[in-house]
Amino acid sequence: MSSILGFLQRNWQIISPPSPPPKQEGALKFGILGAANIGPNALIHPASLHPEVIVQAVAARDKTKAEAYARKHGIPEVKYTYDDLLADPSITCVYIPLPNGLHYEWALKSLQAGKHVLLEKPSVSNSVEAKLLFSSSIPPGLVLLEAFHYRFQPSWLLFLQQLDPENVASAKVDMHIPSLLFGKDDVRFKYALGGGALMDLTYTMSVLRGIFKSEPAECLDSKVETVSDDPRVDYKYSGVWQFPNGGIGETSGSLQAGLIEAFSGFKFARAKVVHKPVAVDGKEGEERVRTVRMANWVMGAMYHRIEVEDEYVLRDRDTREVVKRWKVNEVKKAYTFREAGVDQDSEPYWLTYKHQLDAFVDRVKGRESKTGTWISGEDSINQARMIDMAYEKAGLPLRPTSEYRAVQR
Ligand SMILES: NC(=O)C1=CN([C@@H]2O[C@H](COP(=O)(O)OP(=O)(O)OC[C@H]3O[C@@H](n4cnc5c(N)ncnc54)[C@H](OP(=O)(O)O)[C@@H]3O)[C@@H](O)[C@H]2O)C=CC1
Ligand SMILES: O=C1OC[C@@H](O)[C@H](O)[C@H]1O
Repeated sequence: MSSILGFLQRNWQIISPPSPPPKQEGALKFGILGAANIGPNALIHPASLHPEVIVQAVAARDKTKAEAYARKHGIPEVKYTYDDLLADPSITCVYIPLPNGLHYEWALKSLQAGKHVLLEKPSVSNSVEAKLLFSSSIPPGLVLLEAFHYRFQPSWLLFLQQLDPENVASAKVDMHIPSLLFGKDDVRFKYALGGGALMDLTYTMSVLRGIFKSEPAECLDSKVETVSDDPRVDYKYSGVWQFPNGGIGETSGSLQAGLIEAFSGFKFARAKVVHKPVAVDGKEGEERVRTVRMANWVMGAMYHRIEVEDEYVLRDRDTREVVKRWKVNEVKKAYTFREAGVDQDSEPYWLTYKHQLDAFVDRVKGRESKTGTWISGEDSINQARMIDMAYEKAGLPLRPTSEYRAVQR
């Protein structure tokens, strides 16, 4: 009963949060490049809950669209080109929710303009761009973050705490999104703009890297289904990965799932991890195999469920025959950091994006984050490499590298 009430209260507060806190002196002024659909969820709403963030301006290619977006979301300034926004010295941070194929160019331009950058996932189109951007293009003192928001939430931290990455034998991660969310003309289906399901649902590969806490040694298999009018654009994929500890990971994703398919068994964001048998400390002859399942790793504040199943066997010391077999099951949840054992204030109704923004602001302000979550440049390069591996194995071309080259100053 209390969990139903908790669910209703949290989700009510997600839609209708308590009054926003007043803005502090020295609050960061953000500009948004593009009147994108994801802008309100990923930045505008979380910024309203953050005393140190003001969304100051939005730039859009179309004047009417820019003005309507600004009016709707209470953004005080409108810029009619992306360059105009970058030229404004009062804007210190830029949020980039452009199509993937434009991430590299505008992240680079933003950094060159001296802005901190919150860059939508996937950070860039391929690993060539990732290396160029993350290894050599970040001026000292500036922050660049690939917006893998799911990694900043308490439920994800709690999930990771249940795992023993060295001893993961197999893992499977799914992300199947209902087709009704995206029309045929969506940016996700445009090759030139870095479209494709492996790009958009890059999360499954990120989740797998997190589970194994290492990079895949090889992509053993990669299959895609492509849209009817462009054989380079995948709307569905599945992959099999070999990890350095000998474990096998599987990924699957779709941008064209049926509604029932996506929601049954939490296929829109679920993970299952099976460990190798390990000896139980201090208990001779006892072995444990741990299986961990997570329902909704992507947006845990709404609802999530982490199931930990420990299967024990006790073997005879001499014959090694099984004398006893039993299971211990537990369900775990963390809607706040304290529930995940982290000494950090948070509210149960804060979405991933708010946690991500907190970490971003802390970085910009030079404060240490107590959760320790961050996505380094190296991490983003490895992520882009994994997407490339999947495309290569599937026989599809990598997403095109931007022709933009930084102006030397
Ligand atoms: N973190 C998350 O949960 C999510 C992240 N994303 C990521 O955010 C990005 C944007 O996704 P989404 O908001 O769904 O996309 P939208 O299509 O809603 O927004 C993309 C924006 O890009 C601008 N744009 C600039 N050039 C082009 C062009 N040639 N064609 C089309 N648009 C152009 C448009 O801005 P203008 O207003 O100037 O016309 C448009 O508003 C993607 O990288 C996606 O992966 C998306 C959804 C969820
Ligand atoms: O969280 C997400 O879910 C649906 C996707 O299409 C989107 O781009 C992604 O970020």
